Amino acid sequence: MTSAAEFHAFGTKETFETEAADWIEARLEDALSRRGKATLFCSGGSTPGPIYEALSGLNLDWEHVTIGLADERWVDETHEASNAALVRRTLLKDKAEAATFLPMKTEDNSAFGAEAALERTYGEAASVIDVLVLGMGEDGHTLSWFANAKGLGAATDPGNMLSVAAIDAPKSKVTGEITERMTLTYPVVGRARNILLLMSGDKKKSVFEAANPEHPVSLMRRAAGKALTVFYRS
Ligand SMILES: O=C(O)[C@H](O)[C@@H](O)[C@H](O)[C@H](O)COP(=O)(O)O
Repeated sequence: MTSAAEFHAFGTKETFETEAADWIEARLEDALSRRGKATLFCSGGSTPGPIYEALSGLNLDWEHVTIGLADERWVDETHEASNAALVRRTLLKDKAEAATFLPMKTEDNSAFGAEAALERTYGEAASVIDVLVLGMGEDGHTLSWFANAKGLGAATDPGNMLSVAAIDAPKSKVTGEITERMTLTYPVVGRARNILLLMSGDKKKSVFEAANPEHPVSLMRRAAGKALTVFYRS
């Protein structure tokens, strides 16, 4: 049974983005005041960019914030599909430039076999994430948990001891040319303190609500539990 997530609907792109940045800021400030440090893990896609831009100018104690990725297409940062490049372009500038950034892409040609090396940096940082920002595709994928993907079983295994898992998704309009990815695993999502799922468009809302229990977004909801908040705009 997936728990009922907190669901906020917004009428305009502007309020959606402003409220999302405020939501993230409040939880990072709470983590910083309680523990003197905070972790923010970001998704790629087209939705979060303006929200990252808004965060970058905030007066947070960024020196004590570690920024990671929820997932990454297995490409170098020079590639237009790179999530690391998106985060560097939109978030790691202005005041937020002082934050520590942990990219996912390693020198390995394939994500498969790179998990153990990446675990050396991601294992500690992703042990308990303060704020995890997720999106969802119209196919119902979130993180890089794509239905029928190679590696999805390990990525969504509640008993996976690793924080990261390699994925090779079935090629689709959503994946584009880059089907090989790295993603955070189910236990990492399960330990995250605050998860914000950003969803735009009615199609995504109906996919989210109708997803069967074994669909990737339902698996995420099960892992996230009460830590999940959904921000939706039509
Ligand atoms: O690497 C990725 O593609 C993202 O992390 C992915 O999970 C994204 O969140 C969804 O595809 C939604 O993307 P939009 O924001 O474009 O709807």
